Amino acid sequence: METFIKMWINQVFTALHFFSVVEKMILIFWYNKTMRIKIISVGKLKEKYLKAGIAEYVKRLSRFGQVEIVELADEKTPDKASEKENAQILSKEGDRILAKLTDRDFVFSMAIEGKLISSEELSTSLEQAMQQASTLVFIIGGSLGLDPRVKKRANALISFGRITLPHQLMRLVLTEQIYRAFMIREGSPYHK
Ligand SMILES: C[S@@+](CC[C@H](N)C(=O)[O-])C[C@H]1O[C@@H](n2cnc3c(N)ncnc32)[C@H](O)[C@@H]1O
Repeated sequence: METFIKMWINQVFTALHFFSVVEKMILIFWYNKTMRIKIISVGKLKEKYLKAGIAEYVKRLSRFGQVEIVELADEKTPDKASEKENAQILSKEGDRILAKLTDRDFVFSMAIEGKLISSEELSTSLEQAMQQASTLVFIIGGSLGLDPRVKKRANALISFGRITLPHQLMRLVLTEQIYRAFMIREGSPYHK
């Protein structure tokens, strides 16, 4: 009798494990079909070594959804531009960014002065964002940063520290951090 109960419990646990694996597979499949990760970046990506790194993380990320990088033209910034000129440049770049957004997007704007977050907190933010929207948009500004309207539109204004990263390098850091956030969510040993 005892052996029978043990076998029965064993079978129940095996079935539960099987269903949780199937559930995970269905969820991953569903996210793949529906989730969109869009990175909007102002300025051209020129460096070969950065292109290779970004391509690698975009490839890895494609398991979690459709990844799209939208590269927008930046404005020429004269060395001794006045505040007014800088504001005009930011506004033109801001128009281009805002034209790429829809009301349904969940927008993360990247800004040095934004909220400082850890990789774990980014993972939690992504999780919450995915419950609200099927398109997550991350925005990286140009050499002058982001237009105030783009910061205002953001659902989250995020900082990776008070250091200034060049926009090209920021693209690589961001793609890695998004990938890491998904790995944290999966409980993967990638994140230690
Ligand atoms: C060269 S930085 C712009 C610097 C500009 N003076 C400013 O204060 O925003 C280009 C873009 O990279 C992103 N970025 C750079 N460093 C960052 C950081 N530490 N945290 C978050 N975003 C950052 C921002 O989107 C920024 O607009």
